[in-house]
Amino acid sequence: MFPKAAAGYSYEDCRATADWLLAQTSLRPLVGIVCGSGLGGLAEALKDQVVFNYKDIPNFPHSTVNGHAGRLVFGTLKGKPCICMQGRFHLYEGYPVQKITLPMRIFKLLGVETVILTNAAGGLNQDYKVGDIMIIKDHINMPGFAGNNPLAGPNDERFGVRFPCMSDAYDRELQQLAQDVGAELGYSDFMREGVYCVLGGPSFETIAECRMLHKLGADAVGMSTVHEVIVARHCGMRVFAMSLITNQAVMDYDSEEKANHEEVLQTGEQRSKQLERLVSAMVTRIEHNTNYA
Ligand SMILES: O=P(O)(O)O[C@@H]1C[C@H](O)[C@@H](CO)O1
Ligand SMILES: Nc1nc2[nH]cnc2c(=O)[nH]1
Repeated sequence: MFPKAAAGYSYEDCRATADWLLAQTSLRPLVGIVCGSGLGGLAEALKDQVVFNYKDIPNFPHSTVNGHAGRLVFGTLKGKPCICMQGRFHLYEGYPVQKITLPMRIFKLLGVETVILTNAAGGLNQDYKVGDIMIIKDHINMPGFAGNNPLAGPNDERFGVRFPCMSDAYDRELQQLAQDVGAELGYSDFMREGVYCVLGGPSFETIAECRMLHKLGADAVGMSTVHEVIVARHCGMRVFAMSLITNQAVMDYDSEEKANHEEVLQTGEQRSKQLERLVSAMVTRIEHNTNYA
């Protein structure tokens, strides 16, 4: 029923990739960061970097999208050991959803306890402006409605249970921390919280689709993150995620606006410093079980 390509990687495959990475560096990351489109600059803040190109990592998919460099960066943020994906994988690149989410299981096996995910998204909420940062409080998994869930297929209990809960997917303490840190940095005017809806892409939405998604309760729409969140939660990591609203979803037939990737990358560049400061400040204040000092 599940062809090999769609069944993803076994526990042993994931272990082999994690062990390969662990053998190359003495750094033991507690925080895993995923950079969305045009947000790869987040990795620049890491000190004492050890960098791997995805193409050199056993079992790792390759990045094919402009704005996703395809590098895995180990390093420290104010002394805290981190790992950062400078570029992620998407359904529309042709990868099975199980392959897109492989890095989350690698994070877990490397010892990561907290995952921070970022993405670029279109704003559906009419109060949102381009450049707003939306703390994700919940998601709508559209591909999941059609059975395209990263946990479909045989379940390996060494990662997690067959039927994981998702009503607590987004850690509430971390959401509060983001609000607090954002307020301290003076970002409150452009910080929001809302519901992110994932679609398969790569085509952007029609006007009718945007209207429908908004009616369904989505504040922002994108093509990523949710699959990673599901896998990260399945294996017990804490999750925080945020969207940079890079463009307004087109909701009106009189509008001349057209969603495009160039605008997405441009907005990412404009907000990258603030996102970097927000993530750095959060990372330094997240408490972990392990004493890394
Ligand atoms: O990786 P993310 O979700 O940030 O990338 C978004 C969705 C598409 O890959 C791309 C569209 O511009 O940006
Ligand atoms: N699906 C989708 N993904 C995006 N990523 C950045 N902007 C958008 C958008 O408007 N729609």
